[in-house]
Amino acid sequence: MAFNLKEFAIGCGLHDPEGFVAGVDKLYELVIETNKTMNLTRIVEPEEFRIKHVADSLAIAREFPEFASEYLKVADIGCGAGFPSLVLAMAFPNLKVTPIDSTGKKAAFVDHTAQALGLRNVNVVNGRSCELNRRSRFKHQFDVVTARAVAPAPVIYGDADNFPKRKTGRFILYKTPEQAAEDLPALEIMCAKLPIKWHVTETFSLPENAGKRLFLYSGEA
Ligand SMILES: C[S@@+](CC[C@H](N)C(=O)[O-])C[C@H]1O[C@@H](n2cnc3c(N)ncnc32)[C@H](O)[C@@H]1O
Repeated sequence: MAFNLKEFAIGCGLHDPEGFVAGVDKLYELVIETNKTMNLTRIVEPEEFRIKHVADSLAIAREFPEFASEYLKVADIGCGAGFPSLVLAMAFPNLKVTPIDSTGKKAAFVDHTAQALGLRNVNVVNGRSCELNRRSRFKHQFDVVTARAVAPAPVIYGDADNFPKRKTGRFILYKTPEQAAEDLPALEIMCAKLPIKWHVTETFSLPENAGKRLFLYSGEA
């Protein structure tokens, strides 16, 4: 296998990269087993899974090292089979992760898998972000709101603008450079009169040249 997940994990600041790799193997087995009866992912080859689901999810900690060192409350909108939420919860016990999905079966899978992996820092919610956005339990509760492969950024922001903590909370969205270029103008119009500014990280390549990625993130204006 050419891609070394343990080394990649060390580069992302993990304190227990070996335990993490063992957890990823278990996660892989659970996803592949459940994928026989539920449409979770088309990425089933082991190395591709490690690169396109696991390394991609984890890359946020290379760009934002606070994931490895701070007690952050993270909401992951549209978690699907648990990406990035389960990967982040496994990698960083200091995080409190709330994976959210509107599809009951996917939320149930993530909940069951978090328990099977022994993760105590995961609290799964079955619901739609636009509805949860109105509930006090979600209002200004999160340090970081993530979403990967869910919807254009203006939709994610519009549906969950109450989620981040006042002043310090922010969105960090997984994007390709093309998606970010498409999303930014509408975001800037939406936020023109708000104390929010949108930024992009440098573009980086996934391992084995599996695609170009960046993060589109909000901050104080
Ligand atoms: C293409 S999947 C991506 C899953 C995962 N984030 C990943 O990267 O593999 C999109 C998921 O988002 C969920 N979803 C879409 N819109 C949503 C919303 N507004 N609130 C919660 N979940 C949503 C869908 O049910 C689906 O499971």
